Amino acid sequence: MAKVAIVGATGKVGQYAALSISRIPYVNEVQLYGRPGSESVLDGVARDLIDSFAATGTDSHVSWSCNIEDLKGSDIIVLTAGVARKPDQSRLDLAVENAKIVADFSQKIGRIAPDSFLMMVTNPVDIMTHVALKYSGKKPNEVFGLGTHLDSMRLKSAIASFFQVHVSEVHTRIIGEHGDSMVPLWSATTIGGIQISNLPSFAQVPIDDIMQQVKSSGQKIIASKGATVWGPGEAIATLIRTILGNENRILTVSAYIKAEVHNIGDVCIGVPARINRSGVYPVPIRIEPLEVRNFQNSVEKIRGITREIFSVLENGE
Ligand SMILES: NC(=O)c1ccc[n+]([C@@H]2O[C@H](COP(=O)([O-])OP(=O)(O)OC[C@H]3O[C@@H](n4cnc5c(N)ncnc54)[C@H](O)[C@@H]3O)[C@@H](O)[C@H]2O)c1
Ligand SMILES: O=C(O)C[C@H](O)C(=O)O
Repeated sequence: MAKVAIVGATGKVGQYAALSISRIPYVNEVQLYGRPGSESVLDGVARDLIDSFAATGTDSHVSWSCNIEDLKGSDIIVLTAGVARKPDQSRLDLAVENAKIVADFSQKIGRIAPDSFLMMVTNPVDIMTHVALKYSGKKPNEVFGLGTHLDSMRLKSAIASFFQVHVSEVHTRIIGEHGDSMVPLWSATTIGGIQISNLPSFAQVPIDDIMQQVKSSGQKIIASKGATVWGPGEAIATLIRTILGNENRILTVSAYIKAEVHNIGDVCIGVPARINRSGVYPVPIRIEPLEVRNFQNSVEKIRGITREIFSVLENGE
């Protein structure tokens, strides 16, 4: 059984993640962490969560704290703390402000919970995952981010809807940045086990429209209801269940790569990774030449901004 802590638990994503995580059978403690001053909100979130357990039969202990030392003993810490973008902002606009928050928490988490996994949700998530890796002092397989797994879910829904098939019949993934330079892998997309380009109707798929829909999904939801919550909240729970259940599923997460994708590396970015109780392991893959070029561009973009952010953190602005 495991303790999962959420840092940023008073926020929109943190609160829904608490609910989705509490329903994972391997979790026996959900800890809600918030900044000093957020005691009353945390208490309310905990009580509301516990009320739901009677309906779902969930048997989990809920605790809350504003004392960072209480993260000790966590098996997984989910970091959702930080600012969220406004509809007219890019996720990258949040990089400097959130990097300072993430670096500070990661340093503390590295000391207080050296054996925990650290899952990054705060945006821009690929860069924040690298900040967390560096400042926590944890191993690369212990630090990962919710990146293009969410985009892959969105693409999967769009393809299922176009072909009018159940989502479980669609396998696809998006790699690269959780942002504009994301790369759909059509070469790794199947419907009912058939490679998508072998289906005659593939010629009618409005690929550009679908990718535009996937890329703008977060921004559209933020513009209309203020935040994306249920998509990311469920994705967070899937990743945690995969680790705690030692499931060895291959999911696309932001992880540190060295050379797994055509020798491109030294960056944290969305890649397929085998995930189990020992951590997150990027899978060596070979993809089509155009996909390699697009992935290389995405990596260069994220690696460049990550370096700038490291320099800001080290030298100040
Ligand atoms: N990776 C993804 O797929 C994904 C999905 C959704 C949201 N996000 C990101 O998650 C983050 C949270 O989103 P949200 O909608 O829950 O936002 P929110 O504003 O509702 O919550 C933010 C949380 O961070 C805390 N926080 C803010 N500034 C802080 C600081 N300086 N120090 C400590 N804690 C601080 C707040 O107290 C709150 O708990 C954002 O960066 C957002 O972009 C990422
Ligand atoms: O779009 C955002 O800012 C939130 C998140 O990254 C998402 O894709 O839902």
